[in-house]
Amino acid sequence: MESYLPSFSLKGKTAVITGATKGIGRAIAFSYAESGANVILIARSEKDLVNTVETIKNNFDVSADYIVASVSELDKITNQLEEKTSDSGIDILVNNAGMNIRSEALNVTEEEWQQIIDTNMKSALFLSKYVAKNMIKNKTKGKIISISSVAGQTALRTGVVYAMTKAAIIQMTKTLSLEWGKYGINVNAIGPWYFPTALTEKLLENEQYVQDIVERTPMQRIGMLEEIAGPAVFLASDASNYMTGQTLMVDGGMTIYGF
Ligand SMILES: NC(=O)C1=CN([C@@H]2O[C@H](COP(=O)(O)OP(=O)(O)OC[C@H]3O[C@@H](n4cnc5c(N)ncnc54)[C@H](O)[C@@H]3O)[C@@H](O)[C@H]2O)C=CC1
Ligand SMILES: C[C@H](O)[C@@H]1OC(=O)[C@H](O)[C@@H]1O
Repeated sequence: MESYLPSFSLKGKTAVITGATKGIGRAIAFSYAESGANVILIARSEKDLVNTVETIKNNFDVSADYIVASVSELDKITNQLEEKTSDSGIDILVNNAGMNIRSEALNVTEEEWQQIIDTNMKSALFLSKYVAKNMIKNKTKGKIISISSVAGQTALRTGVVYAMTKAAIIQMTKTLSLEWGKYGINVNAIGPWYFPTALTEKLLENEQYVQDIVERTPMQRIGMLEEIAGPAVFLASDASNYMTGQTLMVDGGMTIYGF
């Protein structure tokens, strides 16, 4: 009987995830492992990495490894990826690591600018470049997924530099998908609205702030981490093989809300 149901499984795939020990990155790492992927996690805290990798290995029948590095340490990361993926290659990259310093534009400093763009933007491009070369060499029809934000598409109160980096991710996604489509590499992004993580913890402790979020959100609530894991698994799986250059806003409807 004919079937039109594609595979959402990541069994046997090798997935590299940055910022994978907390928040959205951790949720994606766990959901990828649960979907069958072998994972390589990149973060700055070895203690957190060991904890996350051990938990994944104890709960899912996959391999899990890690690289202790800031995403701005590109050579350190790519040298270790070269070693760790020499047999497997890389099937999936998730550019998740991100940070914010919420200064008003009149107060923003060059140091803040550099820290935010290095983490949120530069690392995503140069890790994507490394992984794409790996995929092309191995003829892997791979998936590159970057975490943008609704801030990349609409004005928020949470800082101009952060917003610029998230808008850049949306445009980077389109341009890389244009250049790498012929290799069968899908390049997409996810644009979350608010999810409860360390990055947003302080903001979400403020009841009025949460009320303001709810009023701007058709689904009238903030997201749950499993609600971002689903789209992330979809974009990493064969189910999205004909989607590229897109940014999926996972936002409870916030970006479509006019008035
Ligand atoms: N939580 C939310 O409401 C939203 C989050 N995002 C984006 O989602 C991504 C993940 O954010 P969250 O999980 O919320 O934040 P989080 O702060 O809970 O986790 C971010 C992870 O990235 C790591 N990280 C930060 N800078 C790094 C660096 N230089 N090198 C290596 N790792 C680094 C952190 O240590 C942490 O483990 C970010 O790109 C953020 O901009 C976008 C929209 C909304
Ligand atoms: C939804 C935004 O991305 C949100 O704004 C912030 O300042 C946090 O950094 C979140 O990412």
